[in-house]
Amino acid sequence: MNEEGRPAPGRIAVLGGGSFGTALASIAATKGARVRQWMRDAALADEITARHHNSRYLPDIELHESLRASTCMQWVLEDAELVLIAIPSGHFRTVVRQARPWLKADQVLLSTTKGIEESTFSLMSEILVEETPSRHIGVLSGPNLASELAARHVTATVVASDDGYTRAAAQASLSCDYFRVYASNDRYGAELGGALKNIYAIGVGMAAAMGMGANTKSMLITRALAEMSRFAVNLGASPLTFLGLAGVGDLIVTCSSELSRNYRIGFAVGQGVALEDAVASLGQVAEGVNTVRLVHERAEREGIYMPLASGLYHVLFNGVPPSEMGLSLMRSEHSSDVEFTLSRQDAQRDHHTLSKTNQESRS
Ligand SMILES: NC(=O)C1=CN([C@@H]2O[C@H](COP(=O)(O)OP(=O)(O)OC[C@H]3O[C@@H](n4cnc5c(N)ncnc54)[C@H](O)[C@@H]3O)[C@@H](O)[C@H]2O)C=CC1
Ligand SMILES: O=C(CO)COP(=O)(O)O
Repeated sequence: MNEEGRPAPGRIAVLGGGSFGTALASIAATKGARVRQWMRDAALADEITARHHNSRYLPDIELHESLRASTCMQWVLEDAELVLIAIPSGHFRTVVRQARPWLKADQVLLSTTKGIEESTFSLMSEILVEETPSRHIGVLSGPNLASELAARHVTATVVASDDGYTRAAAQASLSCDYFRVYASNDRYGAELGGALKNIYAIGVGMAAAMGMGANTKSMLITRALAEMSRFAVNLGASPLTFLGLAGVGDLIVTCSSELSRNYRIGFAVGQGVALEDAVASLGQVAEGVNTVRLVHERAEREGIYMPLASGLYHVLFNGVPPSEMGLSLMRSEHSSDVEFTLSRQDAQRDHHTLSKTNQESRS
């Protein structure tokens, strides 16, 4: 039972047949729920149901035997109490509209997608609010490489929602000995963290390909956190969520692991591979490629200082060599380490005062 007096969801639907949707579907099935997974590929659906494998996205993993997959959206969604949506951001709204006839006000809807919609700059839970009647909307976000989670590596995530029933339902449906689900009431911050960190994983992958070592990586990750927080605060979000699993936690894993698709895109570009070729050979979604463009444009429009994101944007889309990715950061005015203790403006003012004093003493 949870705080609304309802039992934990016993019927769960998962939209998306990729690596993360499949990993979560299998965990929920392991916990005893009836789990149905929707995907477009009929052969893959048959393979999951009959042979308990998803050979395209999680080739070495044995899935729970009770998991059923189908291309029929109605069958998957009928009487589902909790729906997990793991569809790349570029197709998220279309799939939600397809699902809408079977979505109800009392269902829990959780997005696991870490991206931003191109035409509206909406986060995925904002699309769920717009497109569905559900009163229980949340996001699942954290340091969760799908293949590690599916292989039962001890992992933690965050369910973020302002609705207590949504948080409790997600925790009851997914927590197990190797997956711990922490709660947050900052849906927007957790979701923004998940989308923004992909940008910097591309940057760190690129730096690694150029032979940069631990000093560089540590600097990039820490300054990435400063940029992400600055961007979030400008959009009205709290920076505090970035101190948790959905912020710095996810940033660390994505910037550290060769399993990250975004890191791999950056690594390939750093080795001189053209972006289109890197994306084509990945064969899976790397959300950061689109996110860096959207965030750079928004930051330019609103005057938000984001030297790493904009340096990366120019490398990916304007033919600037990867070796110049960090130059605008390295050459910019002296600045503050933690802006919430010493503001950027105050740190820069120290230098203006110093140079004025120098000029006066010379004259
Ligand atoms: N894979 C991971 O480690 C994690 C992924 N995520 C997020 O989950 C989201 C989904 O990612 P993955 O499962 O990893 O993706 P994936 O690249 O493994 O698979 C994407 C899935 O979406 C399907 N798809 C693509 N276009 C579609 C469309 N128009 N209609 C219906 N289905 C479509 C594909 O067929 C595939 O089943 C992404 O936003 C990603 O950032 C979040 C945490 C971890
Ligand atoms: O979000 C992820 C880990 O938390 C997965 O990252 P990639 O999409 O870069 O593989």
